[in-house]
Order: sequence, then C-alpha cells, then structure tokens
Amino acid sequence: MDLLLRSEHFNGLRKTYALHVIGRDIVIVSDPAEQSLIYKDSSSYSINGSIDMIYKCVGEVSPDAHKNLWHGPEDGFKSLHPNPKGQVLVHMGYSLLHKQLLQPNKSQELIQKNVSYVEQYTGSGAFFETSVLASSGQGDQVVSLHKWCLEVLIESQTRIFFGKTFREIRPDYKTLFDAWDFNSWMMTYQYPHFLAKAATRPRDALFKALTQYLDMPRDERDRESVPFVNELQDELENGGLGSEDIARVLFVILWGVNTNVHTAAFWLLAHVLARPTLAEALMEEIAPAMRAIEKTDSKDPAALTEIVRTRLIQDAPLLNATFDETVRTCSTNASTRDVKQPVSLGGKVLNPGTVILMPQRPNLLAPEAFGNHAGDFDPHRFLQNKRLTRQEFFRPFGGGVTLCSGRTVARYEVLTFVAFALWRYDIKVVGEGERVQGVYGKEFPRLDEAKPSLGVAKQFEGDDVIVVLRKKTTQ
Ligand code: HEM
Repeated sequence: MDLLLRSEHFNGLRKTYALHVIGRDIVIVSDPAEQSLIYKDSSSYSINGSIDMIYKCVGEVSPDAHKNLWHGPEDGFKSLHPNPKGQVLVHMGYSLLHKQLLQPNKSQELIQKNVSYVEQYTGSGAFFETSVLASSGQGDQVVSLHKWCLEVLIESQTRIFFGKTFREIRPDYKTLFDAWDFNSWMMTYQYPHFLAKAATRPRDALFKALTQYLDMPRDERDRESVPFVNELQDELENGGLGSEDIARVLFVILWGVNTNVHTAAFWLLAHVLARPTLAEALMEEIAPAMRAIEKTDSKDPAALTEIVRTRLIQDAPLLNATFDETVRTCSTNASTRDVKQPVSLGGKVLNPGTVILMPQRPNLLAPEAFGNHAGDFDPHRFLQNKRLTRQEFFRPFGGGVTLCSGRTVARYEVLTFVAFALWRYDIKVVGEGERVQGVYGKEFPRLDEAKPSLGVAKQFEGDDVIVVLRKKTTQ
C-alpha cells in the first residue's frame, strides 16, 4: 500500500477511503447507504474482477481454461442451457448452482438430504476420525468442538454433492479441507508458492481427488448426489475445459459452500455452551420439535424436514436470534466490485478499473444500529427487535448480485445440527487448565479478524472448545 489518497465522512457515520495499491485505485466504502447504491447498480459496478482473481489466484486454472471461462456467445460459446442474457461460461456455472439452491423443488431435495445426513451423523457411533480426542469406554467422549462441527457438516455437504464416492476416493478429505481453510489467506494474499505450502499442499491434494471423481464413469459414482456437479461438469466440458480445470473451478465453488456453515455452527455452539441459562432456554424451545422428530421415521427425510421447517426454522425464535447474533458478531465479510464506467460516488468521480471494497464488520458492530453494547454477544438482541435483520447495517450474507444464495440452506444446516447436538448429548465444556482423560481444556476461542474470510471468520488456528459428550438416554 503506497498512498492514502483521501478520507471523507458520509452522513457523519462511516468513512470512505481511497488507497492506491500496486498500480490500482481501491476505494473502501463502509457507509451502508453508499453500499446499497453500489449493490443495486450492476451496470456501473461489476463482480468480474473478483471472480477472475479467485480463479487465477486460488483455483490457478490453466491459461486456456481461464480464456474459455470468459467466453460468451459472441466468442462462440453455446451453453447447454437456455442463456437469454448471453452470459459467459463462468457465470453459467453460478447459474447452475443458483438453480440448485433456489429453485423450490431442487433446494427442497438438497435441504432434505442435509437434514437426514445431519440426523445420522449426530447419532451415537457416528463420530469420525478426528473429533474424538479421548474416550472413556463408559460413554464419555472428549471431543474437539471445531472438528465435530467440521466433520458432521462437511461430511453432510460433500455427500449431498458427490454421494459417498468422494469420501471413498479421499477418506481424509475433511482434514485436507480444514488445513486449506486455515491457510487459504496465503493464496488470497498472493504469497509465492514456496511460502504457501501449508495452503497449496492440501489444496492440490483436493484438486487431484476431485479430478479423479470427475474422470470416473457416471455409473460408477454414487447416484444419491444432487445433479449440480454433473450439470457443471457437462457445461464446463462443453465450454472446452478438461477435468483438471473443472476440478479447480469446482474446488473454488465448494470452498465457498463449505467454509461458513461449520464455522457458524462452531461459534454458535461455543457461545451457547459458555452460557448455561441460554442452553437451557434453547433446550426448552426445541423440545417440541425434537420430540416430534423422535416419533417420526428417521428414514423419511421429507417428514423430518417438515418438522425442522415448521418448528425450528419458523417457530424457534431464540434459536434463530442466536444464529443471527452469531453471524453478526463473527462475520468479517467484504464484497468487492470493479467500476465499469465513470461513476460519481460521494461527490467524486471514480474511473473504470477502480476497485470498490465494502467491509461489513464495521456495520455489523455499529452502535448506532445495534446499541451501545454492539460488540457483545447478546442472544436476545434480535428477539427484542425483529427489524434489526432488515436494516442496511446487517449484511452478513453480502448483498446485490453476490448476496449469498445459500443463506436459507445455511440456516437449515446450522440449526438442525445445533438442535441435534444439544438434544442428544449432555455437553460439558472442559475449562481452561482442566484436564479430562488426559486432554486439557482451552480458553474461549479468539476470532481471527485479521485474515480474509468468505463470511464467518475462523478462530485462531489451534483455538477450540474441548467438550465432554455423553449420549443422553432419556429426555
Ligand atoms: C452461515 C453460513 C453462510 C454464510 C455466513 C455465508 C456468507 C456468504 C457471503 C458473505 C457471501 C459473499 C457475499 C458478497 O460477496 O457480497 C456469500 C456468497 C455465496 N454463498 Fe454463502 N454463506 C453461508 C453459507 C452458504 C451455503 C450453505 C451455500 C451453498 C450451499 C452458500 C453459497 C454461496 C454462493 C453460491 C455465494 C456467491 C454468491 C452467489 O452467487 O450466490 N453459502 N456467502
């Protein structure tokens, strides 16, 4: 960063800064009203620069694939799907994901699979390789909360997209994903490769496993997956990409899909477990839903999901308010846009090529929107004032054309997991300095605000909540 060009106040609330970084002007816009104007104006602002950067620097697709991804109908690209807006290949890929996440019947299929897998993976005997740190043999298991959230939720999402096949190809894929996720900032900061091995090694192993999956004949892949991956593969092959490059594109998309859900669940549970009266109130609130689930055939995903929808998503206000407070206090997301045509912002003209960065954290923690104790975690905040989620200061899922299309799915995933975890297990936090079965407890995890995130910030690597889980026998 070599020059701070200007600094101004907007509405007396937030500052907008312009920086000149490696030959580019970057304008940082924090004022939520200014951000709204930018989010709405997709003819003056584009997201293509950030998409391009992520496929170049994170996916590192080949130069040929990179060219093909930006081909539109005028370059001879003919999509396999209706393309009335004349989108380029890379945007058609996102359209396929949007179809999967937003078309009612398709998103319903995805949510039902998720609810059903989370139900299975929170059952007894369903722990995976790395969550359990010690086991007493009498039912007490010492567990890493971070890894439990990761293993249940990433296993579930991966099975949704690939069936059981991906796990068979690379059984340790969740450990690789975790290592990548903690170190991915090295790639977004464009570290040279020899300094970024902690990120590139797990990433490259995942590229390889994804390529192997894509090279498998379709009839050898588990068919329980949703159609998105096959549809994306067909579309990208049709656009001229080989399986290695398709794996890289898929990796970038799946990173975005996976990273936030288990991290949000981790923070939500960490905050609940640190507040026993909140945990009790939540248990009381979810009891009718969980009792109804216990009376339902667990092999009927539609029936399970209907109970989750009507009783946890629509009728558990404290649980939902705790989710909203979690994403408010733990998110460090920022949207980026490129200026496409000369545009006036705050009385100054911005030239094409200028990069706009819209950080959300200052707004999510703004006292003028959330009160004097905006920095504190208050699970009742959104319960007391339901309008808080509708204001411009609350954008944990971004906005405009990059508004998270998985936000409803995410709420289902996190709330279902949290409800099953609390309902099925007595969970005791091992305090800092305490030792259970040879495992030491830890202090409350610290949010790593300094590293770039795709939404919810991670904890510092190594920070965790160590818990003892005991399966409840009766409720
Ligand atoms: C608590 C969980 C989640 C959080 C906090 C979250 C947050 C975000 C944020 C901040 C963005 C970027 C917005 C921007 O640049 O303006 C985003 C984009 C996106 N998210 Fe999420 N996300 C979550 C879960 C999910 C899930 C479960 C899926 C899919 C199953 C998903 C799919 C996407 C996609 C596809 C985008 C790109 C924008 C679009 O085309 O929709 N997200 N998310």
